[in-house]
Amino acid sequence: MNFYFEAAKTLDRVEAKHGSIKGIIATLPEKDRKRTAALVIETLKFKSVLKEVIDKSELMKEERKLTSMNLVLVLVHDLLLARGIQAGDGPVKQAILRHKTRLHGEFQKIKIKRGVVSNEQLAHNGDERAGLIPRYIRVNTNVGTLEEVIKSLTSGGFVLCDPFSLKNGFSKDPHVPDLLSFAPSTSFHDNQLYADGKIILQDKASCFPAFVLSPPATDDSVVIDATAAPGNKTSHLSALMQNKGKLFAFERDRKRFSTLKMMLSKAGCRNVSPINADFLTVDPHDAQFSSATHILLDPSCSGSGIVNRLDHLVETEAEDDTAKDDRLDKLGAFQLSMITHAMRFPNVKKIVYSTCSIHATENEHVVHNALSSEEAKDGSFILAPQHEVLPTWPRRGYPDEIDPEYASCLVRCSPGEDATNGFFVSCFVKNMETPTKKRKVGPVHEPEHTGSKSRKKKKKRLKTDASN
Ligand SMILES: C[S@@+](CC[C@H](N)C(=O)[O-])C[C@H]1O[C@@H](n2cnc3c(N)ncnc32)[C@H](O)[C@@H]1O
Repeated sequence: MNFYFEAAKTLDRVEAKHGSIKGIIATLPEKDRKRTAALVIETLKFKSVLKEVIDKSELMKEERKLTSMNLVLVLVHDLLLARGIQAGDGPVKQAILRHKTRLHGEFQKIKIKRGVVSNEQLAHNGDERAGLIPRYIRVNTNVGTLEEVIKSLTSGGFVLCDPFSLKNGFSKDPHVPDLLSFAPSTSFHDNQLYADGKIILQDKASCFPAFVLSPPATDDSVVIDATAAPGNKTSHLSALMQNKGKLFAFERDRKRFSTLKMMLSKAGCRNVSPINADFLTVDPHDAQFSSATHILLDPSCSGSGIVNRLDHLVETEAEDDTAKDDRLDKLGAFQLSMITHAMRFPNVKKIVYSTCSIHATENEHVVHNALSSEEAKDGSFILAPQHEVLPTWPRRGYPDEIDPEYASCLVRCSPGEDATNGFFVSCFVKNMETPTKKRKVGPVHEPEHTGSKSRKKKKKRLKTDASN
């Protein structure tokens, strides 16, 4: 019965929003984690139908001892949708079994009413976009080679071909080197390549920032990843640098910093110095960091682009528009402060700023404000042109949200439409020409003709306090 109590407690925590489903499951004792996680996820998938069955059967009205809806949900789940309740004969189990016939009857009635044949058809369909995103793995060239990984995959039954024509097919990604894509349901958690750190499970869009930054693979290279945990982009940068030079990885959160260190060690990153500090407190002229030429900024954001494979199973309350605008404005101000701080590093040549947000407030507007900031004054920083930023990627920045000539320099990924999560990438480069000379990418000042309400709002955002 303990196992059912653990699953019910987990559902209570999910409901109380103590974190994401994945995060809460990760805190369960390892012994029963897999089994409890499976029951929690399956119960959530069928929650609405199970609740209807329980209500119609009046089970909880008649059995006053059954006070936890989540405990009843997991038990009724196993009674109707699995191989029965897997526990001894305690009073809780007995109370449910007394209503077994009624529960089965109500379940059948719902199936007939909804015209469904299989149980699966009753499951919450959830975010259908999740099913459209392939499973991506990035070959970690710090530990293995692409050839070696492909050889191991093919000897394990995978076939290098179009990923959707065969269950076990996979293909090389056309935009990111060393990235392979598989059918969405493919799991690698038990694969030896994953255990050995030779592959990293990373969404395609999340591989864009490090690839766009592409720092030099030389012994004197100095690079900063300002917001590093859990560390997928850090390990990608390290691999692109061929484990050479110096990569400083900042992470301000202590717990996430531990995860970062673990991840870097598993990924064989020998050129990384992880630092548990707030990037905004780092002095750009500090002797250790002032020679940094490349900076990656992937700061906290709303995460609105993430097509979560699990969290869509939980109903979320609608946020009112004003509260949402305020939240996004605060994030935008914080993100802007990170970019302008990066621009203060005296030797910085290239800064990549990315988010997994779909909102212009965190994307185009932040870029616009960064280009108009004191730090980018007189065009000292400009946007790298399209031919330097994933030139063949078709979806670019929104021209209605930034000066249209900048839009092509920016990369956007639309969740569901691009077989990736929602994502945004921009790349600032130091303008080597004198400010009065013609710049590579359009004017950086507010153009005279733009007096629109949205632009005024962007100006206002510049003055907002940085926070997050
Ligand atoms: C979107 S996550 C980064 C994901 C990471 N780049 C990856 O690919 O694995 C943002 C991280 O930045 C950290 N962070 C936010 N503000 C920071 C700051 N001012 N200095 C250092 N870390 C910060 C957060 O704690 C969080 O772990």
